[in-house]
Amino acid sequence: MAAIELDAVTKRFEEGGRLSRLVDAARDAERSDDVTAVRDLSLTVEEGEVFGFLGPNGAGKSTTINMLLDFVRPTAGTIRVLGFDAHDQSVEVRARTGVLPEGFDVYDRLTGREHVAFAAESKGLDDADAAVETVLDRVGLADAAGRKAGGYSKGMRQRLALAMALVGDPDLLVLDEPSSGLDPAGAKEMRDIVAEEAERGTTVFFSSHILEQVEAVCDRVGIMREGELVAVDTIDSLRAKSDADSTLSVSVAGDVAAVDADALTALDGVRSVAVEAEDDALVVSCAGDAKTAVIAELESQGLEVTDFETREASLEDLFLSYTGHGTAEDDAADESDDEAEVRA
Ligand SMILES: Nc1ncnc2c1ncn2[C@@H]1O[C@H](COP(=O)(O)OP(=O)(O)OP(=O)(O)O)[C@@H](O)[C@H]1O
Repeated sequence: MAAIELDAVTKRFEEGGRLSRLVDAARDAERSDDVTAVRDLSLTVEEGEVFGFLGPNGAGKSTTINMLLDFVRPTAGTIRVLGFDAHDQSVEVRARTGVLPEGFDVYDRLTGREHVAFAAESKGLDDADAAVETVLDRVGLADAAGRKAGGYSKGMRQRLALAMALVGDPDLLVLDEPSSGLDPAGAKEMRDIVAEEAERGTTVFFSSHILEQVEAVCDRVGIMREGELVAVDTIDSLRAKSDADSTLSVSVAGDVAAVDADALTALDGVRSVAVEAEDDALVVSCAGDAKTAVIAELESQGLEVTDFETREASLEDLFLSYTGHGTAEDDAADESDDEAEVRA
């Protein structure tokens, strides 16, 4: 049985008031200010799979997750979770699903233990007390469990959210940006817990815009872009299929400024050529199989290649090649650097 099945799912958020909707209904038109957050999404996640759901900000990840949990109703299409209809049988779905929602915040006055006990209660667990202590221990909060969560650090809050998701050994874990706010050690712990869950046979569906996070634990990933699923596969296969560029750095003897860069750019698979005159070097961005042609062209221009180095497409490049966007971290860094670089 598939753990998650989305069939031709679309979600359109309708802007404007009821009156404008009526007017539009009369016109039978989609309003230009409506937002189609998810468009015609079909996706199957098998039981026991760890599935990474990727995409830049606003790609439709949270909306999809919210539809799985029946917090948001699709405009069209059908959704089954753990064999149940996501809407008609949402009680069954929620009883078997652990959720770490995006932007989770704690109740300041409740202790960590009270938070998890609340989650255990809402799942109707028989031996709730023991289950609560077990998960608090698993996420490393046993010692802080009696403290008010208002005093928790961001990382502790995120672990608490994870404990609430894990309590009762759910069949499906849905984690929306689980590593946000975590330092590298915390992010690693999160990955370890996901790996442990996978080991127990739990299906894990988690969204992220951090490819490294996803690569470390996921069997497959799906990449969303502007509401559409643009790729679904293992990261290795995505890498093989992508047109993300490798970078070739070539050092030459002689006058690098004399290089006919246009002739290089005209080669199949070459994206860009940068001449670094000071270092007598060239940096060529190209498809993996275009490197030999680049070297041959330089030699035919009478330049002696003294050294070259290649860098394979990074996960970042891979993400960019499918989404046309940088990651959120990048965007934030760009903003803070005040660099008005516009990504194509
Ligand atoms: N309740 C809502 N009303 C109107 N528009 C919405 C609503 N929720 C989401 N959207 C829009 O739907 C699109 C997809 O948003 P969504 O939150 O699903 O993206 P996301 O991939 O989870 O992004 P992020 O990584 O920033 O969390 C965005 O354009 C967003 O503004």
